[in-house]
Amino acid sequence: MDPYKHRPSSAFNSPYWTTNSGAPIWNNNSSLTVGSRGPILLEDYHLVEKIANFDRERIPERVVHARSSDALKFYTREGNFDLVGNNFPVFFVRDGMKFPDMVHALKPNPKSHIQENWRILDFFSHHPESLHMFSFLFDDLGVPQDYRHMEGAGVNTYTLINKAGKAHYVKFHWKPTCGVKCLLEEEAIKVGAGNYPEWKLFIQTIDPDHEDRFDFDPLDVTKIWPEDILPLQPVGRLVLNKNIDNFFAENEQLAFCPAIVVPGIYYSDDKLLQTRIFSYSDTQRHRLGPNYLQLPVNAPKCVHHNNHHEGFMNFMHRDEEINYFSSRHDPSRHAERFPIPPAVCSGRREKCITEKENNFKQPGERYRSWEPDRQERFVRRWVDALSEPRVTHEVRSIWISYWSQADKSLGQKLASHLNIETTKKIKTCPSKECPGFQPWTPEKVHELGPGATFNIESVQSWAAAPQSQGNWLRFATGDNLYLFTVVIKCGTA
Ligand code: HEM
Repeated sequence: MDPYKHRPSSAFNSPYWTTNSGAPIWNNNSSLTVGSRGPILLEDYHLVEKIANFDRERIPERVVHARSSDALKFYTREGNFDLVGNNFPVFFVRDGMKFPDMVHALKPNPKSHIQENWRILDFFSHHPESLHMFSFLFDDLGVPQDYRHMEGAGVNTYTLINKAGKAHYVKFHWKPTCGVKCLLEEEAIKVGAGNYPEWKLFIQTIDPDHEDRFDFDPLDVTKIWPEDILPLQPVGRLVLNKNIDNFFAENEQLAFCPAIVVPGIYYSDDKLLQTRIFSYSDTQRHRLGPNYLQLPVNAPKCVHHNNHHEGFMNFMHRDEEINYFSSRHDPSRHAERFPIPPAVCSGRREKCITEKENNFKQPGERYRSWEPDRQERFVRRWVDALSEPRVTHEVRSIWISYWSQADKSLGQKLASHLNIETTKKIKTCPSKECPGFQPWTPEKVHELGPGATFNIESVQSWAAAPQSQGNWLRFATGDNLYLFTVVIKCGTA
């Protein structure tokens, strides 16, 4: 074998995914978890390599939200607590494995350096869980008028835990006291003046013992927790009464990280949160250096001590002789123990998606809750995006099919605006024991139409691998394009 033949170049791309060392990747969608819902195993080399590579892509600007302003850092007596959130309560994807690809698709085309809808729609056409997030993004809420009229959400599920060790899942929400205001496309930005912007902080909680009571997984970031059954509880207030003094020292050097919590607040097994726990400090060690937590804006404002020392740009003065633990010459001891979630983790190693995907119900409900003019604007934005010439017929059909599943009339409106016949959707079943079992052939599919159930093994033997994409299969007979949701239960594929 000629080692020079395969020098790094996209001209030598393999037709399948591999690690950087060339080993094949059989699953590029899901992290390796204990059981179906996590937590994630550190031995998932591909996930770690993928995220670590992603984290080092840019210097020195932030790899995500380079031009944003956001989020909250509480300097408490027990260390810092970072609440790193967004202005929408849900997120595009539920598994951190997909995040680097997602950001690549959202950022400018690497060839043209222009942000292009056809790339965004292509990527998310593989991920119907993004529908709920798009029902916010393409809604009037897509362009907030200004910060003072913008909501904030922690998005991920955290855990609140009291001294006795009782845990509750928790979501954090900021609500502006002067209400939410957004800009429609035609409106110019008018900056408000006067009173300080102010937000109230609310939480929603779920007892983990009740987590199975819902038709969604409470740890799935593509879902909201309905406020009528899980009411918002006020817990605090934030007034923005001062701006930063120095953009570089307090913005560019600022590092937020969802892993930075204080006793009483803990993570949950939310897979997206678990990936974030690794990613932020990893990128900050790269972006700002290993001593980034010594920078004034990031350093805790309470007493603190450990032996993680030296390294690039260390500026901490130390005059101790003991830099190891334990030592009879150093009285430092462990801090008082605080409780962490008591749940037992066990399960097989698995790479899978949530059992309660339920991708379409909440976006559909959201769309139906709007007045007709708001619905029309939403439809128009989608028609504009899907009409772009580089959005393929296939991607257009997939999006229409997704929105039809969220709301039939919405799908029909899009289809008629875009002059496209609505696609058929057929569910497959992973088990031969299923009463609805049918061998899967193009003829049979055609004959039975939507709603029929098929055996996954026969799908695999019939549908060539290049035609299957994530949990979608496509095939064309004559002029018809058929799209199928393939329901694969964990562990069967
Ligand atoms: C697995 C999913 C995610 C990964 C791997 C990820 C990764 C990152 C990284 C590497 C940065 C740059 C940080 C820095 O340079 O200091 C960042 C910034 C940020 N992310 Fe995420 N992110 C994820 C999901 C989310 C979600 C769900 C939210 C909202 C709740 C979010 C909100 C933010 C915000 C607000 C910033 C800007 C922080 C700052 O200005 O310092 N991210 N993210």
